[in-house]
Amino acid sequence: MSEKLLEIKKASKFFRIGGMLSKKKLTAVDDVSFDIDAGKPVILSIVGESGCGKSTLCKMILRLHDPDQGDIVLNGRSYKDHKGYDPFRFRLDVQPIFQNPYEAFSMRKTVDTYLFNTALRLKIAKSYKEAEKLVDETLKSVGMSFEVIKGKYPAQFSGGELQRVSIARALITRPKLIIADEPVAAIDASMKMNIVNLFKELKDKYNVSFIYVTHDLSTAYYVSDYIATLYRGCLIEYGQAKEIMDDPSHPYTELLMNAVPRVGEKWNQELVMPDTEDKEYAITYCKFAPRCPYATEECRKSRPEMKVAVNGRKVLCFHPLNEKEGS
Ligand SMILES: Nc1ncnc2c1ncn2[C@@H]1O[C@H](COP(=O)(O)OP(=O)(O)OP(=O)(O)O)[C@@H](O)[C@H]1O
Repeated sequence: MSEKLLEIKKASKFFRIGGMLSKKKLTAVDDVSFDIDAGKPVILSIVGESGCGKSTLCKMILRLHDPDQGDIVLNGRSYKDHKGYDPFRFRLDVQPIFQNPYEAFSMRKTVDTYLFNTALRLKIAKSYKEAEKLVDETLKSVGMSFEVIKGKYPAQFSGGELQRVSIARALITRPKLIIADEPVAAIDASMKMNIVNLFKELKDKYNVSFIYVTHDLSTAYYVSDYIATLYRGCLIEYGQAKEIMDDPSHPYTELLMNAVPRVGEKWNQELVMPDTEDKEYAITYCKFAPRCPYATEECRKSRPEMKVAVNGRKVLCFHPLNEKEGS
């Protein structure tokens, strides 16, 4: 069995909703399990509509939220192992990239300050000279250089350029895992693919895995090795990207595939039904049944079990579309 970089084991996160005295809770992440191998770096895209639990799941991996149930294990260490937790090591190993690069940097500081601080404070470079070399090399791998960013403030960069700088900053620690939560959502459409394609190059160059969170299925298609689809907090389909895109098992994934195949476009907004959102989160049978064109009585009565194929592909559905083909 190969070693794991990350294991999400039946993780759930509940939020209380409806005010202080309310007993109502929303299951933002519902019994989600998947893992990333340690051996070969991958890009795993987490896709799903707004509110499906993508950010909550990422925050749990980044230790910004604790799971309420289940476990998250990084490099063989459970998040529950508080004694063995080394925050310094964690910051080196796991780095976030945020949606809006302008919010990731203070407008009053030059961006090179951040890169040098990361290199020197986390003791990746021992001297200013060594840090400069590291900063320049890392910037060059994202198509920038120290010369280009030196002394400049965030406002002097385009969104795409500044996001490259934040990717470089994340890379300075030589992390094993980068969590990029909607990293191109605030970027000009023409630059989106450039940024996402960078992940593909950097993955092998730096031996780093990416969790790429996106609304944009078309960008996910081009870069992902694996895709995890979330729906109302549940992992409803997981597997190799090409297999999922070419032959979806879950009716929801099929719906998504039909909705948006073009680069840079968001999914059809008709798919989002905010008024029914809370109710759908609370459903005790298949959460997709109210919207599923193939739903049967069984789907409206109980929750499907996760079906796992030999190649690791998973689908949470009573009647997967390609079951007859033996997937
Ligand atoms: N701190 C919180 N308190 C209460 N509810 C929350 C909290 N954080 C998230 N939620 C709810 O949990 C659900 C999942 O939210 P989350 O932000 O994880 O979804 P998402 O898929 O990342 O959405 P988006 O793409 O819009 O960011 C939503 O219904 C959201 O309103």
